Amino acid sequence: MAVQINPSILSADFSRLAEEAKAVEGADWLHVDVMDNHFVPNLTLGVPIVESLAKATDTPLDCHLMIEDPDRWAPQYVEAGAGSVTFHVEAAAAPVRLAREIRAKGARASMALKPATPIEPYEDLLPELDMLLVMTVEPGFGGQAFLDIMLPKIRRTRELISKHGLQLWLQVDGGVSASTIEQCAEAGADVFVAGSAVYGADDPAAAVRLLRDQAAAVTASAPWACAH
Ligand SMILES: O=C(CO)[C@@H](O)[C@H](O)COP(=O)(O)O
Repeated sequence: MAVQINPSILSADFSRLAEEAKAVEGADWLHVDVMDNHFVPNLTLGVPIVESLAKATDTPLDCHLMIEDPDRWAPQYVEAGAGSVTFHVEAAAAPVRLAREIRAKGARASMALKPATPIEPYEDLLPELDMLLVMTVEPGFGGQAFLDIMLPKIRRTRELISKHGLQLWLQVDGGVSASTIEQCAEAGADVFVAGSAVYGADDPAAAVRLLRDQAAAVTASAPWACAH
C-alpha cells in the first residue's frame, strides 16, 4: 500500500466514538489524539478510552500522544491496544529508549515534530522509528489551516529517509484536506491524518476513499514510493 489515510477522531462526535470509528472502517488506521492540557492547551482522552476503542473497531489505532512525560505513558497505550504510538520529541526525555520500548512491546514506534522543531538534529534517530510525524499545524486543535511553510521540512525528511534507505512512513497531520493533500504527497508524505475533512463530510468513508485516490495519484510516480 503506497499511501494511507488516518481519520482523526478529534473531529468525531465523542458521545458516539464507537459508531464514529465504525463510520470510517476501510481507513488504514484510526488516529487518536491524546492531549493532556499541559503539552498542548486542550484535553481529550486517555488510556481507558483507547482500550475501549480498540475493542470497538477492527481498524488499528494510531495514537498521537500530545502529552508531557510520554516516557511514562506511551507503553500504557501499547498495552491498551494501540498498534502505533507517536510521542513528541519535544516532550520525551529519552526518545531512543522510548522508541525501543514501544517496539519491544509490539507496536510501531513513531516520533512527532511540532512546526518549529527541525528534523536535522534527529537524523540519527530515524532507524529507531517506524514513522515520523511532521505536524502541519500547531498541535492542540482540529480544523486549523494547513501550514504550507512545512512543505520544505516534509521534503527534507523524505530526502533523509531515502538517503538512509529506510522504510519508515512519513505522516502529516493538520489541515490535510482535498485542497492540501496533493502538496503533501508531492513533498514526500505517505500517511495522511485528516480530521475535519473526513468527519465533516456527509459520507466519511467516501471522503477517506477520495483522499486516498488523490494522494495515490501523486505518489504513483514518486521515486520513493514503495510497498509497505
Ligand atoms: O493532532 C491534531 C491537532 O493537534 C490533528 O490530528 C487534528 O485533529 C487534525 O484535524 P484537522 O486539521 O484535519 O481538522
